[in-house]
Amino acid sequence: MSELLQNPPSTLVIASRESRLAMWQAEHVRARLTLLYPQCDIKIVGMSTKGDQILDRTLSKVGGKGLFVKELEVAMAEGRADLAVHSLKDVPMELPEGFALAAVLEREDPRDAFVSNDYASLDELPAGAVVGTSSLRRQSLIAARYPQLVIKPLRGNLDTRLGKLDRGDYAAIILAAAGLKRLGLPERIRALLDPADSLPAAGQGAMAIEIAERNDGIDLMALLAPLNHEATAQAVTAERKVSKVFGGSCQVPLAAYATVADGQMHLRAMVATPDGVRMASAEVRGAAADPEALGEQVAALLCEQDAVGILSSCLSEAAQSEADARSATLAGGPSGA
Ligand SMILES: NCc1[nH]cc(CCC(=O)O)c1CC(=O)O
Repeated sequence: MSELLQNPPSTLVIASRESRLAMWQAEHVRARLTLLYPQCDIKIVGMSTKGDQILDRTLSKVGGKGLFVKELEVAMAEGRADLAVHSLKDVPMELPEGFALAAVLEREDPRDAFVSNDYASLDELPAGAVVGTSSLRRQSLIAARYPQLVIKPLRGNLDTRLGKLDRGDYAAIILAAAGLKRLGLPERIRALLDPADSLPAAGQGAMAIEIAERNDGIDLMALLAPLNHEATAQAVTAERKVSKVFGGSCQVPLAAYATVADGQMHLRAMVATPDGVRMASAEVRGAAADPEALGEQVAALLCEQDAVGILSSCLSEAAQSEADARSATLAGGPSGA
């Protein structure tokens, strides 16, 4: 474990999104920092991001991951906050100049969870049953294994999504197990999807603390170092490297999941088309101390299976559906609003 910072500041402000999960995560970081630095007064400021406000379109269409972190970065740049707590899955692969991840916390359950009031698992769903998810990764994995099911978009924070399930809009929904566990809702999980069937997204289940460069002499990197969990940090570095190689967006179905034991990493990754028809998957094992190299190796194996061709067909499909939507609007067709 890293050493404690000897001269911590007297106050710290944590920026967080306002969803219940985000607030739980910020509160968790505050509690852990308070144990380490009891003399430091730590506040949480909640803020709404574009990702929270735009709920009528899928994220892949409105610009993706950065939408959940931008406002928090602005607060740090303006000195209104010292650190931001994120779900790592929502953090872009490349941070803007002047920002850094100071710590990655020990990972919660990284698996996807099957949530339903009427069915115990994906296998039990009847043909034509509607499954809610807006993740292209989850969509393509379900379409590949259960072509008889209907996938319908599902956005909003966890409580919103569960509300839509309970209202009867879906027979089942897929959520990250980590979020449900953190919110004290583990009983909503009817089944956990095996990573072999539903390979998790890069960073799923891990929390990260982001900081901005500063020149007031306060070493936040050192202050936060004791919260960093080395094995998780190595795993997510490899996963995020895979994502970065393929453009780092959430506009393509991409999964990357690493486990680390005794200094050895096992990294699996997958890219697919949204309909699950074309899929490339690969795995590598090696020293956890060199996570980026493992990420590059697995990406190279995916490329041997035409990952680039698979992904470019996704991107042209996305562009085509946007063009279709625009021309429908121009032609006076039914407006999406
Ligand atoms: N994309 C939204 C998001 N970002 C992080 C989590 C869950 C918690 C986590 O993965 O750490 C979720 C919800 C979900 O995917 O169901």
